Amino acid sequence: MVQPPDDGLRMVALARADLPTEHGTFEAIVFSMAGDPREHVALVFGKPEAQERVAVRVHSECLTGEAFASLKCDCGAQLDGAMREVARRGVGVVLYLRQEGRGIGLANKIRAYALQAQGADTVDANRLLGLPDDARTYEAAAAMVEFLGIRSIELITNNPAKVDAMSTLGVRVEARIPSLVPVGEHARRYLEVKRDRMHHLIPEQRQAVPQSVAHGTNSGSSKR
Ligand SMILES: Nc1nc2c(ncn2[C@@H]2O[C@H](COP(=O)(O)OP(=O)(O)OP(=O)(O)O)[C@@H](O)[C@H]2O)c(=O)[nH]1
Ligand SMILES: [Zn+2]
Repeated sequence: MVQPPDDGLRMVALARADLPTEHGTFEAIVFSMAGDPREHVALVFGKPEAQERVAVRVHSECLTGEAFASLKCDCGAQLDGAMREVARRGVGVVLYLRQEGRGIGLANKIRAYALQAQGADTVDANRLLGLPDDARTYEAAAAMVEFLGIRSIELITNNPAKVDAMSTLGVRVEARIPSLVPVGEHARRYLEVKRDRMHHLIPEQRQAVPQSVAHGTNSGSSKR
């Protein structure tokens, strides 16, 4: 059960305000869990409270992909696309979790990038560092869904493990919405490895598109 009253997993809303964006105005709510200093963010569009089948993106922080326009991954375009999709539907939430580098942190991710520059793929680079393939957890995401009073969700992701994790934490996941964005040559191998070694549901034809498309503004995470 998510957010039991007395086991230390209580989620607290620290601050909230409207946030106008290119995709429309979201309410940004900053959360943290008891005993965890990380500030997670819920970007809420419309009124999801008491709604069924709310579109929800559970997004893990990627400073390089979101702030620095890195071409090594699809995170920036996925975040952008999820915000666009939620706004298009009129109701939905983007949950932004502060677990950089699949939970190993920024310095370790950059160490992993250095190993990738020598030929390791994204999975083996973590292993060479003695770190798990994926160190993320989703208790905060599940607790935010419950806090927002959402009855059930459609999860925007290609990662079946994320669907399983949210379901195990008590969130009713009614459907999965693919998060497919065009990527350039740099991220092509990253997506191939996610598909082949991490079991992400990424069709082959989305693996590579010209850079001019990857840099475009139409890279949404719609049901394509
Ligand atoms: N350790 C590590 N983390 C990475 C690497 N590239 C991106 N990331 C992190 O991976 C996280 C995103 O996870 P992904 O595996 O791309 O995708 P996902 O969230 O599991 O699946 P989707 O919901 O379909 O996006 C972010 O926290 C990124 O910072 C990498 O090469 N190594
Ligand atoms: Zn990324």
